[in-house]
Amino acid sequence: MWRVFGWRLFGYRVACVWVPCGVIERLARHIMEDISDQNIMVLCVLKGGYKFCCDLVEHIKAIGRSADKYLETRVEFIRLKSYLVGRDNDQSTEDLQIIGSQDLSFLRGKNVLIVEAIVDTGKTINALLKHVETFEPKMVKVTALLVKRVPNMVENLPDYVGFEIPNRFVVGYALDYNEYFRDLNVSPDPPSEAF
Ligand SMILES: O=P(O)(O)OC[C@H]1O[C@H](OP(=O)(O)OP(=O)(O)O)[C@H](O)[C@@H]1O
Repeated sequence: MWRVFGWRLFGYRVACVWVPCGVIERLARHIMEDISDQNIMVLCVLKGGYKFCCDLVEHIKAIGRSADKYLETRVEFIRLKSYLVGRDNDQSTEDLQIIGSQDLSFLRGKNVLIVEAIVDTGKTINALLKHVETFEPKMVKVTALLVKRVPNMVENLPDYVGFEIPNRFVVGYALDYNEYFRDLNVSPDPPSEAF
């Protein structure tokens, strides 16, 4: 289930994501079922992933508390850039750019959960997975809140997907359009202008 409401901006149809109630809790439950009673190293993909990551970790902790289980969660961040948004360019670039340290040796031997806001072409997550695997983690799982339904959909879907959306440019909930609109609030209540 998904909902977006949108408008036109510089000729683009931009949509604001609204996260339905229970989606993040469901993801947290599935993650807990797979990796409960273990430590988990959460790798949050910035900038777009920060809101989702924050809410997901809160749900994981809450589920753990209510089940009297403790899943030790450590959160690390990686900043990636794949889009150059300009007058003629809102596509992923071919190369993944890691901003900051590329050394992820703290992942060695750990249960890693990569938290990504959106998978569009899949280039970002595929390149990041390859990079992460070079540091020999014990296990790697990927969660994405949104996966775009596009013609050449990514082959290896994330292990835990919030929901699929149509091929629209989405903003809000930390997703941006040229750094605008990350701060748009998403409400658990249906937006008034659904389309
Ligand atoms: O599946 P792909 O086509 O590779 O695209 C997905 C990536 O694009 C966005 O990040 P962006 O590069 O815009 O950086 P940001 O999160 O800092 O806005 C998004 O947050 C994903 O990381």
